[in-house]
Amino acid sequence: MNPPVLEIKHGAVAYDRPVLRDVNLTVRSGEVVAVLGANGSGKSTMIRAGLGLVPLAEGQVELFGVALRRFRNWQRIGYVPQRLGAGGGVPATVGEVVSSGRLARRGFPGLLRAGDRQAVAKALAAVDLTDRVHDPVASLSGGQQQRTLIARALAGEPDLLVLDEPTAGVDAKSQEAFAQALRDFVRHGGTVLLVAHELGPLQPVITRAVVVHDGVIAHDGAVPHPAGHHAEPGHDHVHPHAPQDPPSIWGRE
Ligand SMILES: Nc1ncnc2c1ncn2[C@@H]1O[C@H](COP(=O)(O)OP(=O)(O)OP(=O)(O)O)[C@@H](O)[C@H]1O
Repeated sequence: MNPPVLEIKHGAVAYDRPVLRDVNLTVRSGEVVAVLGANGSGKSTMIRAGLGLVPLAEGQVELFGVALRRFRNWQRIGYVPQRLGAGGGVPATVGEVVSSGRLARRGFPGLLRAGDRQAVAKALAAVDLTDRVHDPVASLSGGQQQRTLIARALAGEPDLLVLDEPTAGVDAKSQEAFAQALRDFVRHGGTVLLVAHELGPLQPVITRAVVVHDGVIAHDGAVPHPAGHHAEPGHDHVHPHAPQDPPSIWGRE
């Protein structure tokens, strides 16, 4: 079995009230794990806790086999948070934003070196945005902006990519481009943990699904498929299922 890349053991998180309880999650090298679940079930909180962005009230986190408080190799991780929303007004070009993904790799400030430029070009190509490199990010569609953030994370050449709803509200072409970028990333040894509401073109790339329901992991295994009355709008009930029986449901908006 491949070594664990991210591990949450008996994790609990509370804001003003408990949000996650006794979460056990192990993501191993080479996996593409999707975290599914209804709005507010705790998906974002879980992945953010796994990166130390949200403190645990109980439990432990390990990254690449190292306890979180001793972990220093942050350049091994690329994190793409939930979308900032339209019209962020950032006067940066696509190229500048993606280049900023090299910062953690560079020991000192200065011009990008050949290796940096190569990584940036590769990341832009991976998300199919090479021809937009000089355009202001603000002039891009929401899907293209999201791809810019993904390219920024890829430019850092991480081993683990963590993405919070990378395809929410993203056009079909961007979703396809993103699925292809993930495929390439994994083929070159990468590991992925992502939050999603609907998998769409990502579905064939996902190796395992974790369904969060009301602060606990309700399913960990095969990718569920929406079907029957469970797929009807408004249905957000998640049943615990036997591991060999992929549930035909998932949490919905
Ligand atoms: N910083 C915070 N302070 C207080 N409560 C929070 C905070 N962040 C999230 N919550 C609450 O914790 C619960 C879980 O939120 P979380 O964002 O993890 O859910 P989610 O499954 O990712 O939802 P969504 O699909 O809407 O992004 C929600 O009830 C949310 O309102």
